[in-house]
Amino acid sequence: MTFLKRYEELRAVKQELAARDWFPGTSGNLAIRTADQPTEFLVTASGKDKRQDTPDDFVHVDASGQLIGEQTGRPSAETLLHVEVFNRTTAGCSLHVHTIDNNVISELYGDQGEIRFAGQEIIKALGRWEENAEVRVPIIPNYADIPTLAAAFAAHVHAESGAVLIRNHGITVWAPTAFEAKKQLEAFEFLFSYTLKLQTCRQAIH
Ligand SMILES: CSCCC(=O)C(=O)COP(=O)(O)O
Ligand SMILES: [Zn+2]
Repeated sequence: MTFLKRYEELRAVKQELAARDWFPGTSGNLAIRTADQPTEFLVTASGKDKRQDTPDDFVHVDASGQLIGEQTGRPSAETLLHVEVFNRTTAGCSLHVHTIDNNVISELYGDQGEIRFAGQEIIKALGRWEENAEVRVPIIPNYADIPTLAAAFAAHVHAESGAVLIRNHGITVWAPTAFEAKKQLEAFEFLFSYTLKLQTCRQAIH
């Protein structure tokens, strides 16, 4: 029952992110926890057009990202990043998308190794309700070797919710539930878009 519920949740998130056109060129991958101790999760199959809805969209993997049982299909090439999320935290869902805004932000702020946001109402969607809350998103290099990328990513995976930008690649966001992860992803993309638009407007004025 829980497995099917999680499957449907992930399928619904995939459809919603597809409707936002957040899977260009087959990019992006999504994962949802289906069991604890030992960890098991569903992850999108590699290389597929995530805008399509097919019976082979997800595979079921173990705590090291290996297929469970007799399945065919290939887990996402970036499954190891989701492995780090589910093994290091109690998060229930991990979402990775490539957007133009998150790529441009990651390049603009990549040398600083992070971007910080403050003074924006939408920061409350990230669970930060206090006055003058500041949110920091680390930016890591886009190592081609996935175990190296996963190790760099893992250095920032401590809490049940979080986000990491991979330079000129995309963002990975995780949270306790699929609803929370999608909400936080939308909030980060809002902040990225706002920042870029504001910088463009300021340059046009000056
Ligand atoms: C075509 S995008 C390059 C791979 C990538 O970064 C990605 O997010 C999709 O990889 P997957 O294996 O999950 O389809
Ligand atoms: Zn990617």
